[in-house]
Amino acid sequence: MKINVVEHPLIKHKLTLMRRKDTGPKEFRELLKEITLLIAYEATRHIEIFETEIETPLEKTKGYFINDKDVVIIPILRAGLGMSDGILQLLPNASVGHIGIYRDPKTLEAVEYYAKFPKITENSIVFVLDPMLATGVSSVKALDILKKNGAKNIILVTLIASPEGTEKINKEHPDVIIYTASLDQKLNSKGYILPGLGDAGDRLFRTK
Ligand SMILES: O=P(O)(O)OC[C@H]1O[C@H](OP(=O)(O)OP(=O)(O)O)[C@H](O)[C@@H]1O
Ligand SMILES: O=c1cc[nH]c(=O)[nH]1
Ligand SMILES: [Mg+2]
Repeated sequence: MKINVVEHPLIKHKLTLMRRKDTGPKEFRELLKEITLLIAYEATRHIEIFETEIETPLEKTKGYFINDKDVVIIPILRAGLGMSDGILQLLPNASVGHIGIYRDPKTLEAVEYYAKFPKITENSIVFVLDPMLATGVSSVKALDILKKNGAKNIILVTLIASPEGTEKINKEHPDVIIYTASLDQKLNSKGYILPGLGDAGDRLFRTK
């Protein structure tokens, strides 16, 4: 199974707070943003840097800047929206597109209802954001759509992944690199991740 689990005491601590059923929407949103920033620290090691010359108060020296102009951030609505501010804090010049997908609760099929992207080229590095990788149908659909629109270098950033969802991505999109804060145990009969944190979208937006 190919997946990068970002191991860090801060991430473990914050994810534990998020999993607790008594954590309210304000704290949940703040924690999701903070953990995304911490995962993104690792996931952004794939972006390009270029050399430049600068002057310190003492002398000229070589420096490095990131090329975040070729970065495209794609949150999967709704829950992925809670991750975009965290990554944009690190990559302020990235462009942002949106894909709206929900998982039909009865059939567990992914239903697309919105897609709007900035220009995506073969040089773009595309970060797809969704806190939950459960059965994997939603992420696979988003990756299919992005590849049809020209994406070649894709990194999927999740908060919690299941073994089943990870296998599905590895099989259907083996070129996609996955970063997560946790690889959880399994799915329940309704396709929810165990132990997980429940329905991320509902907890973010207080819709249940
Ligand atoms: O891996 P999967 O089995 O596809 O499940 C994961 C998807 O389910 C959730 O979205 P949901 O359908 O609840 O939509 P929402 O974000 O609007 O709440 C979650 O945010 C993922 O997009
Ligand atoms: O555990 C899960 C599975 C799908 N979507 C969620 O928000 N949580
Ligand atoms: Mg939801």
